[in-house]
Amino acid sequence: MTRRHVRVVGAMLQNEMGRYLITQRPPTASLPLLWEFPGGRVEEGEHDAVALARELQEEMGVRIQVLEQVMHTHHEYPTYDIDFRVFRCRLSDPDAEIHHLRVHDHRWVALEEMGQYRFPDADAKTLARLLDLDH
Ligand SMILES: Nc1nc2c([nH]c(=O)n2[C@H]2C[C@H](O)[C@@H](COP(=O)(O)OP(=O)(O)OP(=O)(O)O)O2)c(=O)[nH]1
Repeated sequence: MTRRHVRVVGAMLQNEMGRYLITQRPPTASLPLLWEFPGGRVEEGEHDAVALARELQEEMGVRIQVLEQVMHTHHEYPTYDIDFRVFRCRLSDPDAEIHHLRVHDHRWVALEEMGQYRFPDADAKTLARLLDLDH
């Protein structure tokens, strides 16, 4: 059987305090209750930036501007592979309320606190890059 390949985009969103937005996956999703960079799957024929803006609207009811790509990695999960790209983003309205439409929870997290949250394995490279940027 051929493995499933999934294209995934995630948002790196920083607030004016320098904290990053992370969201918690629902208890019923795959990788339940893990924390991640908000985003999701890119649909067939969809542009990454369009997919990312759509996902944040669907998951949290916020509008974003998608800026440059900061990371690209591949990761093999037991039953599928992901091609994962992270883009630096900006909230269109920095005071916008974050709704938990399809996320279980959210946090604005300082870099030194990231280690307290459990992320999917595919996020190791992004987290390392983030900590690197800090030095
Ligand atoms: N958004 C996001 N997904 C991640 C991260 N790290 C990571 O391994 N993933 C994986 C988890 C999932 O297998 C996949 C994203 O798919 P998803 O199920 O959240 O996507 P979706 O919202 O489009 O969900 P669905 O419509 O397919 O149910 O990427 C991350 O930091 N952010």
